[in-house]
Amino acid sequence: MFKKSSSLAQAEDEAIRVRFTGLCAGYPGRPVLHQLDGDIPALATTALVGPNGSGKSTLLGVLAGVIQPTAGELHRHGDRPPAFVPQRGAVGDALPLTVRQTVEMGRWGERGPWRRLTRQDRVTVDRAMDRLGIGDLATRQLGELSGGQRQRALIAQGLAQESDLLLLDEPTTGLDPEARGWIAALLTELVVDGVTVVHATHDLEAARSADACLLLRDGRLAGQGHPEHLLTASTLAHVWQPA
Ligand SMILES: Nc1ncnc2c1ncn2[C@@H]1O[C@H](COP(=O)(O)OP(=O)(O)OP(=O)(O)O)[C@@H](O)[C@H]1O
Repeated sequence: MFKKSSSLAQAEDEAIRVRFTGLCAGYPGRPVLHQLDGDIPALATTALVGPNGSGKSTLLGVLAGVIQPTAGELHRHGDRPPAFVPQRGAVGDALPLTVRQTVEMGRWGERGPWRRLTRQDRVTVDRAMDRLGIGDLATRQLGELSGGQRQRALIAQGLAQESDLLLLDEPTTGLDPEARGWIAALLTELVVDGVTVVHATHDLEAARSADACLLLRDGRLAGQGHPEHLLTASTLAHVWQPA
């Protein structure tokens, strides 16, 4: 059988940030993901698309390492741990935290919770807030912010982790079109800066602007590829039709 040269195999490996095969995962007594085989391309944006309950957040949790697979394999190339920005509702808005404190939590992975931040950490936090245009909100309480401002604070927390793999759960849900467009543009810019971005989304426009797409239905992979080829009217109708 034709065997790939090792340099070709290496080039392919470098083009893939995460590869999973036969991946199964879920919650106690509730299997959710069934035998998924897929790739997350490196230095690209990948959109996870599918109806409510199809397993997008669960797959993000597995990619983030917070949910352990029950079967199959997951290979993350690269050695930095991923940065995970969960769904907005998953973060306690009632916590008495300022925007700055929220973003500083992004440094805890390096520094440990509630430890003093170094000067370099503070520079990283400032940069993340500036990048998201929330420097002037630094002293505001998270609970007093608009949905879009809070979303920016949570994304800034993800950036402050300085990972090269950023996982975002529905970063544009509930935002107005301008804020959605702004966040979509930011995700593309991050790729230029060397970050691989994966985001779960119900926003088909955001999904169409991604470089790659994984389409989920009932915890199974219904397709993967370039959104232009994958997100056709007939595929979408098939995936969204009641089971
Ligand atoms: N913590 C949990 N414990 C038990 N079951 C859960 C838990 N979280 C999610 N589930 C179940 O897992 C399945 C997949 O949920 P998941 O949140 O991954 O879907 P999703 O595609 O992200 O949905 P949505 O678009 O509504 O956010 C659903 O049936 C859900 O009820």
